[in-house]
Amino acid sequence: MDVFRQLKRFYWRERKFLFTSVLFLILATIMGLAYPLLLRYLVDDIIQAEKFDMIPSIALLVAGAMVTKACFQFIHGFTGGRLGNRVAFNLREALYEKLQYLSFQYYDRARTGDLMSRLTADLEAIRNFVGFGFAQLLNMILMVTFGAVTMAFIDWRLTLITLITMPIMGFIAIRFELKVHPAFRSIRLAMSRLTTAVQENIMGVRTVKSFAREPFEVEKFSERNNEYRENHIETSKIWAKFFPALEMVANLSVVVLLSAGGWFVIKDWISVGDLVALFSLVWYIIGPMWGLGFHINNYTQSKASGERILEILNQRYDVASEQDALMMESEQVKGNVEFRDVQFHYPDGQPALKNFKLNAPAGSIIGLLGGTGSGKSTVIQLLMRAYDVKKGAITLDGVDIRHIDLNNLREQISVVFQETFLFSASILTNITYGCKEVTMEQVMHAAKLAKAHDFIMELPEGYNTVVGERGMGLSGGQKQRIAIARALLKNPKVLVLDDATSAVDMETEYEIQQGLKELMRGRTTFIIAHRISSLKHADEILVLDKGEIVQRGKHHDLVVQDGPYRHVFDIQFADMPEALRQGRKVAN
Ligand SMILES: Nc1ncnc2c1ncn2[C@@H]1O[C@H](COP(=O)(O)OP(=O)(O)OP(=O)(O)O)[C@@H](O)[C@H]1O
Repeated sequence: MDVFRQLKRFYWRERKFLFTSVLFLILATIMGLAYPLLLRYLVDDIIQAEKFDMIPSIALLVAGAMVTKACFQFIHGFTGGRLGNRVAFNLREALYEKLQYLSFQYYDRARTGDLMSRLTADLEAIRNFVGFGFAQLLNMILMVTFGAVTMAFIDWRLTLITLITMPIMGFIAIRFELKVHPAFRSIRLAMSRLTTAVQENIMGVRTVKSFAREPFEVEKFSERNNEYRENHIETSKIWAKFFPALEMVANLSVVVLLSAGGWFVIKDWISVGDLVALFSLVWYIIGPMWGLGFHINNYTQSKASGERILEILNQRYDVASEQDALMMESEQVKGNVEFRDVQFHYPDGQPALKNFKLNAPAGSIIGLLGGTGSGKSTVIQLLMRAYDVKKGAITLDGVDIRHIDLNNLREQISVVFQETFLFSASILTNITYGCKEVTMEQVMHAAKLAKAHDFIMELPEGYNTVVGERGMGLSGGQKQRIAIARALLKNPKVLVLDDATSAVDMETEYEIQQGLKELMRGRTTFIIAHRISSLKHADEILVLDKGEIVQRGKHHDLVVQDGPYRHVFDIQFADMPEALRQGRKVAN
């Protein structure tokens, strides 16, 4: 029940539907009791008393009761459906919002397929239960209670004898619930593993094909598919074992009623009409008891789904704004960035940055160079507060970034990532992503600076061309240029180019840099690059190795020092004529 208590805020605000639905369910159940009572009246007071002229009026009464019950059921079903949909809507909104604000650390571990299955299958299970399952469970309780009370009203001794088997039914039902709940959890888990496999396969289809690993992927899927099937079979076994037992006990009570009831009629303790009414009423109890397994199953399934949804909703934000976080006016921000003795390691990881010190005055260009895994991207992740530093501090215009509102901080920074992500929308939508009021001229200006305008104009529908999922249909370089245009349009105080020109050829890179030069003016720019040509104009270049700064300075100083920078330079400019290499100080 704790799950539903925790989810209360999502259904309690829809309580008018909840109460209406429950009220009309009660009314419909009460109306249902009219049948056995009318039946008793028909047998004892009309047929046995031979008052056949009353049959049309009793038939009309039954028809009236039937229509009224149908109306009550309609209102109950309608409001129940509305309740289920609204609760599912509220939950979906809350889940999506939560997913938006969860930190990078959460996504390091999260699996897309699993999240998708929580947002779809689990949510559907909750919708079903809140809309229908809960009402059915309640209906069952009401029918059993009202049925038993009416039976007792006719003859309490016979009622007691008949319902003697009910505790056994309850016992079987509870054992069933205890077994079926874990089984349903496993089914859900297996389902999410299955979705993860499909989703990863689609995302990585190019890798799979280029390695000709289709058979391996089929095998991998088959294993998970098998696991899913096995889980279902296990659940069916539980079902198959308990259901007939439940049915047998239910039928036993009918046998008891008919035997004892017959004896009561012979003894003249009850009338024939009473027995007919009791026989009809006992089904009023057995019917829902029959479905007990199904209702419990529905309940446990939605409880398992609720647990998985709550797991997301109760997830802690690893990085969040402080309560009275500072809001910086974008126009007032200068862009002075300082890393003060920063230490950082990823959760369960080796140190990724050690004693990292950097002062980037407003408008300066900082280059970051280093081998793979040396910590370059980590510097940027920390600047954006994707993670919080473990020791030391990072400041923007002298303010510790942990005191600045998270969104406000990220509004001041534009990042062009190594891997470009484009939404499956038009190029225009992709470039203007995150910008509220921009004119077409501003978009084109940014695209021209990013050297994207010309190729966009060659596309069939220019800026309105819709790109495929993750930008399929565009080359890596084209995607990068769109991403650069997007970053420029945001007009940030701090610009980060994380290996942003790695996918374009040297010539285009040169052209983009000419455009960027103008743009970098007045902004603090961080350039992460593997090519020396991308960062040789930086005001300060930091060379990283295993999270430590091993060299720092300007290009012309570093290139004449013995060290990793010169080493990289020599490799990259190995084809340069010796004369030029000798005169590199002059050339650069
Ligand atoms: N999300 C993460 N979780 C755990 N460890 C990480 C994560 N991201 C990076 N690391 C580790 O932190 C270290 C620094 O990684 P980082 O991505 O900053 O390197 P990099 O210099 O940008 O490399 P590259 O040039 O290959 O992008 C590496 O050892 C890496 O394995």
